[in-house]
Amino acid sequence: MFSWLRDEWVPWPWSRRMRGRVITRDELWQHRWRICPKGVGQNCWVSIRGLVLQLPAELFARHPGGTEVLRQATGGDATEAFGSHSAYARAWADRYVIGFCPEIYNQACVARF
Ligand code: HEM
Repeated sequence: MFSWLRDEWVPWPWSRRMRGRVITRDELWQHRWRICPKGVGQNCWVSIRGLVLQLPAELFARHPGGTEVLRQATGGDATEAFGSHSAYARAWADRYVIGFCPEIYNQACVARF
């Protein structure tokens, strides 16, 4: 799959599988931290390479980079911020994928090359 694409274009080359549904940029933005109805970690989403991740309370509690950076990233594209994360971090993040946002993918990956 995706063998004709450059590595940088592939949404999640290390992902075990693409899963979830297509999510719009607007819907992603609805899940930014400040309007999460139940507080931190209940329903916050972030996008990395177009994939949309739902960040659970467990991640906010245990993230080595702290909660503030995560909070600020919710509702939008964190491709660049996540870029230098380790394979361990990628495998960890992979558990939280709930869908894919083509708009963010096009902007964060394809449009850059
Ligand atoms: C989405 C799931 C995420 C997971 C599972 C995750 C996991 C981790 C892990 C394991 C580390 C330790 C260093 C490493 O192994 O790479 C780390 C460090 C860090 N993360 Fe994340 N991270 C996530 C998202 C983010 C986001 C969205 C941001 C910023 C917007 C961020 C910012 C940072 C920072 C600033 C550090 C500290 C780097 C350092 O030690 O110099 N992370 N993260």
